Amino acid sequence: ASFLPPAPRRRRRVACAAMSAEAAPGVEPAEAEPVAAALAEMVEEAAVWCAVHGLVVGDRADPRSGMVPGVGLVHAPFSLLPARFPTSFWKQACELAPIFNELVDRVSLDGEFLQAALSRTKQVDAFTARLLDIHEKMMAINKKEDIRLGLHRSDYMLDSETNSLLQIELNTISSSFPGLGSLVSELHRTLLKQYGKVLGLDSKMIPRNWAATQFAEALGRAWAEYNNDSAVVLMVVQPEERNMYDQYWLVNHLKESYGVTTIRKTLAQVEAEGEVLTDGTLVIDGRTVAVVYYRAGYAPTDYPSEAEWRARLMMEQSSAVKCPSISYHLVGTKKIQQELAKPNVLERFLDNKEDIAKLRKSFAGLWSLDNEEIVKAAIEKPDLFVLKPQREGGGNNIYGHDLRDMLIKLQKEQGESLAAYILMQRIFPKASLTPLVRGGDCFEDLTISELGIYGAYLRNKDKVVLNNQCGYLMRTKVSSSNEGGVAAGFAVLDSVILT
Ligand SMILES: Nc1ncnc2c1ncn2[C@@H]1O[C@H](COP(=O)(O)OP(=O)(O)O)[C@@H](O)[C@H]1O
Ligand SMILES: N[C@H](CCC(=O)N[C@@H](CS)C(=O)NCCC(=O)O)C(=O)O
Ligand SMILES: [Mg+2]
Repeated sequence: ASFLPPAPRRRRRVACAAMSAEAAPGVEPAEAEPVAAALAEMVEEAAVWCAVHGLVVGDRADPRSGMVPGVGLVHAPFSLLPARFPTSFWKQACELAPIFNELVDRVSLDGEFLQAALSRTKQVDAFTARLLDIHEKMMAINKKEDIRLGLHRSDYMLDSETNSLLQIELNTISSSFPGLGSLVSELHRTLLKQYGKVLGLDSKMIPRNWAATQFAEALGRAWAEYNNDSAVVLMVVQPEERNMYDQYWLVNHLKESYGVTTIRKTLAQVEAEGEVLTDGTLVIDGRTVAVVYYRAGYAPTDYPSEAEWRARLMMEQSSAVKCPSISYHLVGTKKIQQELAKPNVLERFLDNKEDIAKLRKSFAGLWSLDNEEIVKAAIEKPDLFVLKPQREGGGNNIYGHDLRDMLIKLQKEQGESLAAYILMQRIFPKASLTPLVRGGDCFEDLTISELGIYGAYLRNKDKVVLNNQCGYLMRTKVSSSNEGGVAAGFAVLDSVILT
């Protein structure tokens, strides 16, 4: 993943000073001059704020930036102004978090459902098949996870066609940016405290964002439930990680607020340095592990050899709290997202009718490729759909002509490979003009945004220790880009100002 902007596009590269008043609504053209001056000042102040507050990422230009902490930093790409978001939809998104948390936990306990729903995908998607193998092994030894920790992020877009808040996906593994996302909210509050008047924006309308502290709290509480004071939290990371500072925010909060030590290891290091004792204790490099927190392991590229799969299995077999467990990981696949959207399926897992209705209201159209009518419609109008493999981490979806060509190809094959994908209704958020700041430069561009709501769930046997909405992440990308993804270099970090 790179944090450099994609290849320069033909878009207008204008300093924000010349930016039209459109970017700050409700400002009369006559006042455009002060607005432009304010925005120009803000770019520099914001970049300084990033540097002094750790809103930073590794700079791809420096080959060591993903390996050596403190080397090759650049401010995280961000939007200079927060994205306007209607309060009603904000409340709806926040309200869904504890319900999705509960749903994940309930579905994770139904091993047969997971195996059955993914059984055809298993035939054609080697990566998902490996995850299912581990899950099957745990079912075979009747492995129980008494302590269960989920640190999720449910992503939404506001569909302008239907004026509704629709879920893009539910991430149950490596939900990134709790650290940097919460910082952007503080950046925008600081900027609007000083410039809000001339821009006509009120800093108090930016919701406080405690994602980092609340995720650290959930990790700290899970560590406490494991009840071994000398144990550590193990963060499983990629060998090269330019987003390490987002992760270190959690490490620091854990240390400072809970006195908990975190060790960072790659899957290969876990395999080389780890073992599971006869009583199930996971020991890495001589340290007992209370909680395994995955910030890697969600993509095939994380498993370049059998060593990494041995590491994943070893951790799963241990008594350490996994975040996520293999079951939680599987619940977050796009195939399960599509299966849960089928009629009468939510009723298998949740009792409260109102909660079920609230979840359903947030579901976009989701179909398997067995639905010939939908496949036909998608071939006719490919731009109204998104074709998704069972992958996480951005850059994997198929759109437009490629979607049509792929569907025609899959139809001809009529093989099992249909089960490797799901079809989803394409959501069309309203685009707005936004000042984006990358590498110290401010661009003005037409953008759309995606709101991620973090949720933390901690359970120990029958006791629900916590089930909270924990702050948010707003990602804003140029509307011409199909994919999102900050790490992938398409989107910038943003925050929300309620309207
Ligand atoms: N139904 C959809 N409508 C519009 N854009 C979508 C839709 N689904 C995904 N996207 C875009 O693709 C990006 C990646 O899709 P997502 O399902 O989140 O996959 P990943 O797990 O790789 O993040 C999203 O951040 C969003 O920008
Ligand atoms: N480098 C890894 C990145 C981990 C990662 O890609 N996580 C997925 C969910 S699986 C995700 O949250 N994607 C949204 C963030 C984006 O837009 O880039 C990390 O930070 O630990
Ligand atoms: Mg996503």
